[in-house]
Amino acid sequence: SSSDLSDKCYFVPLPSIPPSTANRTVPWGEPTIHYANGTTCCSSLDEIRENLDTIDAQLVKLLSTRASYVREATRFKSTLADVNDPSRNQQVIQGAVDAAPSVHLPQIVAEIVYEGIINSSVLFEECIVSTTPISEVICS
Ligand SMILES: C=C(O[C@@H]1C=C(C(=O)O)C=C[C@H]1O)C(=O)O
Repeated sequence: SSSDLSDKCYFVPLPSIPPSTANRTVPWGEPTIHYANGTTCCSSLDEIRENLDTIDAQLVKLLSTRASYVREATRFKSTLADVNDPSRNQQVIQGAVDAAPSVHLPQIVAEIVYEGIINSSVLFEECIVSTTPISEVICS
């Protein structure tokens, strides 16, 4: 049912959309982004992608700052086995999932993005803690 799909996509009710026929007339529905100045977005896929590019540039900067602290964490780990902390990983992922509804972030996005952030961070730390010469190159 559509409520099952809503659960999967968002974990909260979504506005109703046209039936998933193969040929919806586009753009269907009304713009869903409302700016404070009373205007709305978006009226083209290009306009949407410009906004996504701006946000992605911000995310990359934030990920870089996060990675610098992840690198720092290795200074407090003496062996490769100390790097991965599954209970802390779960705490971080659950924290993101729990915070998601309050900022209207779909919980499935929070969960999967955070799994990716944690998995890549653990690999990055393992790369740093490994003492092979190549790690000098590929962890930087
Ligand atoms: C950064 C750490 O190392 C790993 C990476 C984590 C992260 O990216 O948040 C969390 C736990 C560890 O698996 C840490 O121990 O806090």
